[in-house]
Amino acid sequence: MTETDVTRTPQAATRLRELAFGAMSAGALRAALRLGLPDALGDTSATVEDLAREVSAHPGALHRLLRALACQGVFAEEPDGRYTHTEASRLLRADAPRSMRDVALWTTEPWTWEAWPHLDRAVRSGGSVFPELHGKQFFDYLHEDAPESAAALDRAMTQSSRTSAQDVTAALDLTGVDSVADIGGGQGLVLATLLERDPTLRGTLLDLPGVVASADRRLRDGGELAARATLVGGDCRVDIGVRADLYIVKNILEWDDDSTLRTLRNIVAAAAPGARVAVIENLVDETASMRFTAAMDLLLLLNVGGRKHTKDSLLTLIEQAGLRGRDVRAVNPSLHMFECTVPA
Ligand SMILES: C[S@@+](CC[C@H](N)C(=O)[O-])C[C@H]1O[C@@H](n2cnc3c(N)ncnc32)[C@H](O)[C@@H]1O
Repeated sequence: MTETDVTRTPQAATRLRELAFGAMSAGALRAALRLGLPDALGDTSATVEDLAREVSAHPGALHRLLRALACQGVFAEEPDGRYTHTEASRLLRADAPRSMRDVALWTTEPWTWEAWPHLDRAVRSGGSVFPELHGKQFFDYLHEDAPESAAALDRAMTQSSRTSAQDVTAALDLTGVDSVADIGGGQGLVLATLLERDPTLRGTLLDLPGVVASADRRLRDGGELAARATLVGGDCRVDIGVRADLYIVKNILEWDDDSTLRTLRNIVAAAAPGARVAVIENLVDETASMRFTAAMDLLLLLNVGGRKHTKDSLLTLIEQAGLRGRDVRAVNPSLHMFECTVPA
């Protein structure tokens, strides 16, 4: 393509310039959160000077940050130069009902800035860049070397589960189910929601030891659901020594296929014949938010050598692991549930 071709397509050139500055968008979002801007700005508009005082920032530099964010629809500048919230910036407030604060912080954690420049290497090799960059696997790095990022992940997972927990628990059929096990269940929000919904249900939360240590207060000793909850710290790829009528596997089969197969086979080995398994995932081919899922898919390649699945690729692994059942249905616009059973 010649230079002339580019000048004939200014929209394409502009779009490419904006894309190449994508790191600025993520960095500006993170800066706003770390400065506490979304929480500092209330229901009414504020001057840049007032906001700068509130968040201890340089007024001129803060104005530049706000202008860049406003170009993306995050905050808006009024004709008199005051700034106000938009729908998007309001979602960054800690007290917003469906707050995206922790999710945005997690997606822009320091490790992501180290990993993205190596995406070409990951695309060549088809695997994670973590062993080469840090000499260890992603979750080992997170828990051993970056505890702040590990805590940010747990908060983000709980936050995004908060928005989907009601949809997931409403979609799960608990007929004939006395016990449920959430494998890789994070801090246990989905499990706690289920136990609250059904007062006779017992539940087990299995996740990495550092994660269950900070499980939902309701599930921990002294919590109102603790008598019906068991917390297990472990590695689901190594062993799942938990018997349950229903296993939930939500947003964890996103790593390499070997880990996915090992996890599903460990469930088959632990479960009684006829036990049910609900695999819940964002699919890369059946989604209303392709830009997000495709981006997440690449982040998973970088950090765990994993991927977001298509419906067929996940069904193939489910079958290879020895599970039965092909009923796949939407739980909400971004999540699908694969309902499976452990064969006799
Ligand atoms: C994307 S989060 C999903 C959490 C939760 N299921 C949800 O939907 O909110 C992935 C979870 O898998 C857990 N995890 C990662 N490796 C694991 C392993 N080897 N064994 C058990 N859990 C693991 C992480 O700690 C994290 O809580």
